[in-house]
Amino acid sequence: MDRAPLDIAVGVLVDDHDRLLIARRRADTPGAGYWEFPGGKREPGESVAACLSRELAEEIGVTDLTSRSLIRFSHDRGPRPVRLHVARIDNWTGEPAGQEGQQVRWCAQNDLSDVELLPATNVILAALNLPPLYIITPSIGRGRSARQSWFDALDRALRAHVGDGTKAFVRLRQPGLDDDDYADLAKRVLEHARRQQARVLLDRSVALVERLSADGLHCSTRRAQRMDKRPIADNYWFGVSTHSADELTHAAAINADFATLSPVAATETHSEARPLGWPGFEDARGEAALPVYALGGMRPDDLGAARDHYAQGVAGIRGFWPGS
Ligand SMILES: Nc1nc2c([nH]c(=O)n2[C@H]2C[C@H](O)[C@@H](COP(=O)(O)OP(=O)(O)OP(=O)(O)O)O2)c(=O)[nH]1
Repeated sequence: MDRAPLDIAVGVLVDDHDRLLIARRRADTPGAGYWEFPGGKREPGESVAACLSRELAEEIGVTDLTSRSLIRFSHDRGPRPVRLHVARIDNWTGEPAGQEGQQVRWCAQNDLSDVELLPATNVILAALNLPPLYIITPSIGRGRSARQSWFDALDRALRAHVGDGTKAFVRLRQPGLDDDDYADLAKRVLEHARRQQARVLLDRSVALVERLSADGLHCSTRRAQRMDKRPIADNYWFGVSTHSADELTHAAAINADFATLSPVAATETHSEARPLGWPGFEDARGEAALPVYALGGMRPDDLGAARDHYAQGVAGIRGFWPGS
């Protein structure tokens, strides 16, 4: 039996109330009864964009799509291996309706948990909700004025990096602090972040994330390698730092919501590591089933290049932190 993945174009229509259009798979198809985002198989010689336009016209009767690529990934959690090319669609012509007798409905993201979705839909939802920029904090100084300027820079970074209508996203990285000092700092950082509606991931214990109601956990690859499942509930974000295709595969296998992949370029933080370059990034990123941020020597204006190489966005310390 041929197990090469089928290329599938998938469209996530988002309306003015941030609801998503979902369609129910018909009784005569594999995965019958499950809900999915509209889309279908690419025909021989067809481009992904042409496939998306054709499938959405055929299935839900909409045309003139304004779309942006969200994520490309492979999985074999369904009836056969597929490579999904997922696009977000914010504008179209026509009122979406099932053209093939299938049920179609708008659903708020909070209500999706009540719906039986195709496996791997969580990957698409992560790509939809993760912002383009991931800020990693530099070390905080010891003196009072150093701390004050660190917090000033944090506030400015949070304000500056609210992009694409998504909230700023920060990892509190402080390898030099012991756990108590880290916890005290995390508490204050969360107070600042809440004012800006920013999201903060901590990199110590799950218990600390839960106790402070932070937004999630970020783990080193070494820590992730010791896990056989995600260490934190699905309602928190869970990210992993990776440096290779194998590490990404493991991060996806333990259901990480996203990963960073580094170093794309040379960095001061890890000057000994050999840069991947963009081709190396794309190669290692491959079709892993999770959104991946490009990290290492990145600046916010590398976002376009990152997206061209199938990244969710760019992450970094310098270049994302005012004054550094
Ligand atoms: N449309 C869609 N398909 C998905 C999603 N997630 C996912 O794993 N798939 C899988 C399920 C199927 O194996 C495959 C889509 O194939 P399909 O059979 O619906 O394609 P099609 O519309 O061209 O089908 P048909 O004309 O042959 O009935 O992709 C998703 O969110 N949307």
